[in-house]
Amino acid sequence: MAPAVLIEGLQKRYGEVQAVKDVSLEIKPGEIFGLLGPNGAGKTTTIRCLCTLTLPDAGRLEVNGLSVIDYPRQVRQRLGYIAQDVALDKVLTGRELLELQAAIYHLPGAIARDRIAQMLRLLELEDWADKKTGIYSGGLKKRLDLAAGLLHQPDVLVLDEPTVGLDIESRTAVWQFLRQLHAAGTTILITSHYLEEVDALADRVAIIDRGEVISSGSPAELKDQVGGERITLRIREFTDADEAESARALLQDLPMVQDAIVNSDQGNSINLVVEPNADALMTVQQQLKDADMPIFGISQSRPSLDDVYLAATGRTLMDAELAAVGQRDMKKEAKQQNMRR
Ligand SMILES: Nc1ncnc2c1ncn2[C@@H]1O[C@H](COP(=O)(O)OP(=O)(O)OP(=O)(O)O)[C@@H](O)[C@H]1O
Repeated sequence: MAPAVLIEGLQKRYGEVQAVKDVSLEIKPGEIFGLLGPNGAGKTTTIRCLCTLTLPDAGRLEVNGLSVIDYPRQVRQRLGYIAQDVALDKVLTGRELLELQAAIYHLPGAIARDRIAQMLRLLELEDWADKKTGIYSGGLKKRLDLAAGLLHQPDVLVLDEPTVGLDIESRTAVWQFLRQLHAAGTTILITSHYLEEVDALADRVAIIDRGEVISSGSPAELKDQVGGERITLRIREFTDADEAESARALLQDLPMVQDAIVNSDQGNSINLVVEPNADALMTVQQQLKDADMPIFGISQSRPSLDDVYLAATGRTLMDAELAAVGQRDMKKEAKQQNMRR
């Protein structure tokens, strides 16, 4: 059986910017696949190439075995694309917008009416269907956008940052809906820079950084590869740097401690990487007690996807996001230039 999505050696440049350097991934039918990376990593460019909205410079792109470059029309029939920015026509009602979408996909009248009714029900939009979208909240807009993207019953649904800017309630509603679609067999490709989103939803994930896939696998596999467990502790509510450093040095000497750092951004807390299965928590507590050091708080956790990112790139996703904020937004500038034309 052909993969639902195949991307091999994708490259795309915008002028000086190499937006996608080398992206390859394969998504099995029925999978939820997460593309995780900081702003500017190349996620949107990758999926715009896949969804026939941008021509790649190089690479092979297929949906259900069909070449995206050679058969763009057929591919569009099989894909549903939910873009990052929801741009709805404010004067139309939700139902009118869905009717417009149905016409774009040439759905016959009776089928269109049935599907629209079904989508409005599924996404709990019935009470809003005949109101102008100008008054919709962000969560409602996103739900309407999902309905529009699903109207032609695509095999593969592609979502770019589906919950960015949504409140927790709307985010949970979107997640629940995606899980229902997954259970019904739809293949889903989702981009996100929210670690917890990808962790909660995706069967498999590719982490993308500066236009390249740097790691891929199931969230559990990726975390296992990084290895170790994490212990985070604080000596006091407000620990000074010297005291934190002496505690760190003391703990670093324990045989099961693989790494120990003082995190000055987090109130001089101490972060340890310890061997899994070791009785680390007890040993750490005992070591500090023997040295007459107090413990304000201590917790143990498995590695997160952020640890995977950190191990692969040497920086956390949060740091990468902050670095991206400081850079010029070429995409926005290009959009603004196009609008002026
Ligand atoms: N149309 C464009 N013109 C110029 N540069 C662009 C264009 N689109 C994207 N870029 C640049 O390509 C790089 C990758 O952008 P892309 O949008 O693919 O990243 P992303 O991971 O999706 O980030 P975001 O979450 O911010 O959308 C960025 O440096 C971006 O500024």
